[in-house]
This record gives sequence, structure tokens and C-alpha cells, in this order.
Amino acid sequence: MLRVAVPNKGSLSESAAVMLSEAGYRQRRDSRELVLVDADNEIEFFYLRPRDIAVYVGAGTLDVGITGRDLLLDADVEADELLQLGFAASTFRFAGPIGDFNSATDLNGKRLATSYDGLLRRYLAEREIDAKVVRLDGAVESSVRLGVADAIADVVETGNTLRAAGMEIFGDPILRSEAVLIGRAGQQPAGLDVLIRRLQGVLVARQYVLMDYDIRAELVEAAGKLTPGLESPTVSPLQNSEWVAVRSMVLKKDTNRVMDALYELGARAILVTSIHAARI
Ligand SMILES: Nc1ncnc2c1ncn2[C@@H]1O[C@H](COP(=O)(O)OP(=O)(O)OP(=O)(O)O)[C@@H](O)[C@H]1O
Ligand SMILES: O=P(O)(O)OC[C@H]1O[C@H](OP(=O)(O)OP(=O)(O)O)[C@H](O)[C@@H]1O
Ligand SMILES: [Mg+2]
Repeated sequence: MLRVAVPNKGSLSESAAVMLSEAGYRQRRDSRELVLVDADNEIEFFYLRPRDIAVYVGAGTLDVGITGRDLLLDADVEADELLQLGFAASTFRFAGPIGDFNSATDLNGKRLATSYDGLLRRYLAEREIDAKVVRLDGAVESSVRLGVADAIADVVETGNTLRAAGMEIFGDPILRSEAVLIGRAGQQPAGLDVLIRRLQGVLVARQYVLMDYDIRAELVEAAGKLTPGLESPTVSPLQNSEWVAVRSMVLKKDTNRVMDALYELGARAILVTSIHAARI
């Protein structure tokens, strides 16, 4: 049975469970459950702290897991990204009191608070920045006001937490993170290929819609440029031989722009339907 680590709490946990459910796997009903066996799919889920997931996968006691790229790099273990999962996007950035810092080099000789000390120490060492790293568990934004640090390095999504603490970002982003499936490169435990295909199917179903339209046969080539699909659009004959029906996958975010362009070109009966599941 494939052994999979899933975040039990925090920003990643709900989205990870929803994604696994959409991929057709059973998920726990009670947030106190630690293990769930989905015998039909020959897979076992272990609910663990996201920070610990890279440790289990790196040690080889679990086959794969869902965690954040930032947590994977912070753990510095022998595990690799297998698939980007498209949720929990964030950046990892330096921040300080408004006006105090302009760039990372201003951190020389300063105290820097973070929950990601492994990642941060490597970043500073590579750039020969000599700052004292103060490791905190969370709520890092409060550390400067409370006097244990001069600046911070933390996860930023909307920036609301920083603003509320009277701080601003400075310097280049240290890292762009998102939820990822991790495993050990070169290892192919039974069932991993199916898990990855199913998760890729969820990503495709989330990112794409199906677009159908009718168009005069002589315009089908021009229309195909607007809706190239993944390989090539499906073109079917209509009873009226001067027209054809076209079906293609279109990125959801482009839906209205593409519909407008098709209409301008002469397409009619343009219909959009969502994709429930996919294997590409
Ligand atoms: N506001 C956020 N937006 C997107 N991703 C986030 C956010 N906060 C944390 N993350 C991501 O969540 C992961 C951290 O997991 P963690 O369990 O620490 O989550 P958390 O939300 O900080 O929970 P808690 O602090 O309650 O333990 C990291 O990959 C981090 O990038
Ligand atoms: O830019 P924002 O949208 O405001 O999000 C970023 C905040 O979210 C996370 O905090 P979390 O709620 O996990 O608390 P923590 O710092 O105690 O982990 C992260 O550590 C930042 O503080
Ligand atoms: Mg947190």
C-alpha cells in the first residue's frame, strides 16, 4: 500500500484533503483521526504536522507527502518535489519596520526572527550576510515590536499581517512557495504513478473548461489558433456542410476573452462546460 503524508493542521490541511477527495480518495471525517486506510485504492493516509512531513518522507518511512516547498527546503532532507499542487501560494520575504531597511545587506549585524531558520541560514550564508537568526515558532511579525529581533523573514501572502504589525517587505523574495507533492527522486513505489495522474487530473479539471462552438468551415483554421487545446481541437461535421462544430479545452482564466474573440471571428452557439475529472 502506498503510504502518503497529509497535513493535519494549518494553511495546507483543508486544501490538501479537498484535492485528495477530488482525486477519488477517501479522507478522514474527524480532524482527530491520525491514519486512514483507503483499501479500495490501496493507499494509506497519515495525518501529520506539515513541518514534519518532509522528515518522514526524507527518512523513507512514508513514500510521499503533501507539504510546502518552503517547509521542504527548511527541513534539508533527501526528498524532492514530484508535483506542484497549485494551492497555498506564498512568498518568503524579509520585512522590517517601515523605513528601517532597504536591502538584505542592511541585515549585517542585525537580529532576524523566523520560523524557517534552516532555509534562512543557508540563504544568508550563500550571500555572506552576517545576521543573528532568532528561531520562533510563529507570529513572527510580533518579534520586532516585542524587542527580540530587528527584522523578520516570514511567509507573506496578502501582506495584511505585515501591515497590521507596522512593517514592510524589503529586498528580493527569498523564495516562492506553494503546496507540493514530495517523494524521493528515483524511487517508484507501487501506486505512485496512479496518485500523480489523479492529482494532475484534478489540476487540469480546475484549470481548464471545455468550449464548444459552431463556425463556418473556412474559418476553422483561424478559430483553431484561438482554441488550440492541449493537442488539437476536435472538429465534427454538422448537417449543414458549410459549418462545423469545434470542441477544445481552454484555460478557465481565458474563457471570456476567447469567447469574445471567437464571436468576433464568426463563431456562434459558443458553450462552456466545466470539466469534472480528467486523465491527460
Ligand atoms: N497565509 C498563507 N498563505 C499561503 N500559504 C501559507 C500561509 N501561511 C502559511 N502558509 C504555508 O503553510 C505552510 C506552513 O504550514 P503551517 O502548518 O505552519 O501552517 P500555518 O498556517 O502557519 O499553521 P499554524 O501556524 O497554525 O501551525 C507553509 O508551506 C507556508 O508557506
Ligand atoms: O500575508 P498574509 O496574507 O497576512 O499571510 C501571512 C501570514 O500567514 C501565516 O501566519 P499564520 O496564520 O500561519 O500564523 P503563524 O505566523 O503563527 O504561523 C504566515 O506566517 C504569516 O504570518
Ligand atoms: Mg504558521
